[in-house]
Amino acid sequence: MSDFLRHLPKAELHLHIEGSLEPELMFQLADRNGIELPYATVEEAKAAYDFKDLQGFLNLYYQGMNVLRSEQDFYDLAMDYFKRARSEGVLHIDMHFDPQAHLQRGVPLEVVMAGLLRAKQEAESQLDLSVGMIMAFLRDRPADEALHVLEQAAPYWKMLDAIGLDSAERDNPPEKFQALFARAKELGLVRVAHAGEEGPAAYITQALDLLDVQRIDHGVRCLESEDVVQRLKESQTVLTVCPLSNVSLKVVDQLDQHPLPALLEAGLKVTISSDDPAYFGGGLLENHIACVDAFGWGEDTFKWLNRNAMEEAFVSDARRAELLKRLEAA
Ligand code: HPA
Ligand SMILES: [Zn+2]
Repeated sequence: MSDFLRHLPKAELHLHIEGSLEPELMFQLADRNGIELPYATVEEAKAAYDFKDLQGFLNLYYQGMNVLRSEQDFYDLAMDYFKRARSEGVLHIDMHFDPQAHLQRGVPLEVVMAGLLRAKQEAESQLDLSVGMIMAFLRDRPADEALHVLEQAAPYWKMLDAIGLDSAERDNPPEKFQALFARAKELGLVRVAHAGEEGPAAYITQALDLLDVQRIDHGVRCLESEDVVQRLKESQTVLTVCPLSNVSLKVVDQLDQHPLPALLEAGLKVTISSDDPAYFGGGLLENHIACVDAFGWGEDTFKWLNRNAMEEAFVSDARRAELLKRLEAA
């Protein structure tokens, strides 16, 4: 089964590129930029990745990305993940990135965008990997700041596939970002949002009603409301579920208690992603393998999950047709 899963053409719709920063690269970049890390060794860093909840993770996530300073750093970060993902049979990635987390540290938007866009172009021309760009906004920061950053990003609007909403969910409801999402819609930008990870099912409803999102990132807590499940089923809104992330952040105690089988049973359009692979124990392939162990799924289920992802990916019609063809041939 591992062999089948490795070779299965895969797509992931929910990946934070800053969360793909492996400790090895973190040490290299710290060295290159003369930055002192709070860890003496790679092993010490990995040992610190033992989270109680989303906020506990976010603290280390924002600390880790402090080594990213130059255009080359952002390029190296993305390329490192793209090559690893490609070696695991991933053919498409929709990539979230967090401009505010870099602007706050004095890293200009141009530096972030130039590095990530160069990596995307190279992946597409040389690695047979397509990449979607999701500019994410931090929901635990002021809504005005997000709106300002969206305006500042004007030179890049054409290069964005969507805007997203991430970071600490509790007490930061979608409602807070209505103006931002209205502006994005006016600009013709597609919208996605994290909802129902640590926040309640009502945040999923808010994201749909008030932000007019096309996808829900995570969304696992939809099961707490029959109405929300019904609605997601009828609209076939895609959920980007991240199994190993949910275990690491204690959204569930163990993977075999994860609501994934219930989400499938409910007729929802589920996909599987890795979220922050460097922090949560592996990339898209590891997430697939963990699901075999926990749920005993067979080949058809994994094909179905990846078909869902390919149907919803931010990609050209021609590339989508090619991805689906390669999936069906597997
Ligand atoms: O899993 C996540 N949830 C919310 N915000 C995030 N930012 C990076 N990863 C995450
Ligand atoms: Zn996420």
